[in-house]
Amino acid sequence: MADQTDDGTKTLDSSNSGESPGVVFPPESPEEGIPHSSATHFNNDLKSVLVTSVLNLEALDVDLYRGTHHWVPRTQRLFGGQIVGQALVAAAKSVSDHHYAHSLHCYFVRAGDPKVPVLYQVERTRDGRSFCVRSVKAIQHGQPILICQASFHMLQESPLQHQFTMPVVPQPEDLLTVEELIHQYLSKPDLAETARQGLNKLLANEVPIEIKPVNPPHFYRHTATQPKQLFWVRARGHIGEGNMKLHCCVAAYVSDYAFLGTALLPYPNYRAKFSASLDHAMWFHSTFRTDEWMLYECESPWAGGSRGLVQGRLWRRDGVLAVSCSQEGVLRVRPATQPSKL
Ligand SMILES: CCCCCC/C=C\CCCCCCCC(=O)SCCNC(=O)CCNC(=O)[C@H](O)C(C)(C)COP(=O)(O)OP(=O)(O)OC[C@H]1O[C@@H](n2cnc3c(N)ncnc32)[C@H](O)[C@@H]1OP(=O)(O)O
Repeated sequence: MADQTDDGTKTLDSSNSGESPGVVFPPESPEEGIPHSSATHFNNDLKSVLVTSVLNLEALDVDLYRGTHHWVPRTQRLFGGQIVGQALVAAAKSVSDHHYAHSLHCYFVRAGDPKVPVLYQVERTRDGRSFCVRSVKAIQHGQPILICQASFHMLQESPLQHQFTMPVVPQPEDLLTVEELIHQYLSKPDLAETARQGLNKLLANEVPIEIKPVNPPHFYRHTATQPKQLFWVRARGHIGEGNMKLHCCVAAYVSDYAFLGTALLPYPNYRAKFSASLDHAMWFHSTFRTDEWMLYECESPWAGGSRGLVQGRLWRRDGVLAVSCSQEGVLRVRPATQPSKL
């Protein structure tokens, strides 16, 4: 896994010069240039590794970028959120400071190979007065691994405005992180050795995201639940306010983690022998900060035919609906009693 340490905050324009009267976008961040070190990137006072490395694409030519990897899941295929986040970075570089991402639609067509970087080729599909559309192809070994369409919109005032209400849940300060929950399990003297090994592997997951489940999962005591879960989530490290394009790219990264698992919650008697996101769509509704806690409300309205559909809403802490997400994934399972071939 390659790790860049350049300051990625300058890679996406953060101008707010496209403001409409009455629409308050946060001002330019004064925190540019905060020092960081790749060795200590999990310290929350330091710049998020998502900004310094993962989303800091290298420009190779006009509308052509190269992205490197930070965290790779145990499946040894690239994390879908990383590819979507990087594709959105590439697309965002080709639109004006006045255009903000409002939606994206992606297909994961091939597994990403963690041994080589990913190239992002941007096609400027359309530039209109209000909307700009971009198509991005993520390429490895000469073949697309992801195709993504992203649309950008200038801020426009409207009297039409509504949203659902955020669920009432405990505040993040009153909940434990996934790591703290795992440590609680590991301290149980009667924990089976296989469970201990599995939990230690989860702990070793250096994913640059922090999660606080509202209803702590029973990592090794499987009980069927509704296909719904709520957790607080934020990027590790400091990102700062003012750069909405960058926060949308980080949200794309964050939104794919632990999302598809929602569809497996009613099936404790089955284990995934192969699961991967097939497509991913997002709609950005409002300003938000991904380095502050956001509530991810996930549900799966349907599963069948070895696939599962998940839908999610990312809420700002103050109850503003920030992002909506949808995804379908392939879910090939085996009975829990049958040993894994992995
Ligand atoms: C509360 C919070 C708790 C937090 C804890 C969370 C902990 C960890 C979370 C980690 C989560 C990270 C993961 C997030 C999701 C992702 O990132 S997924 C990655 C992104 N998506 C992808 O990479 C998908 C890319 N697309 C593809 O790979 C392909 O489109 C496809 C494989 C889906 C296409 O499928 P298919 O057409 O079937 O491909 P083939 O090449 O033909 O076959 C591939 C393998 O599947 C086997 N197969 C095919 N058909 C079947 C079938 N009918 N039944 C069973 N198996 C089948 C085929 O044999 C191949 O297998 P092998 O590779 O040969 O073993």
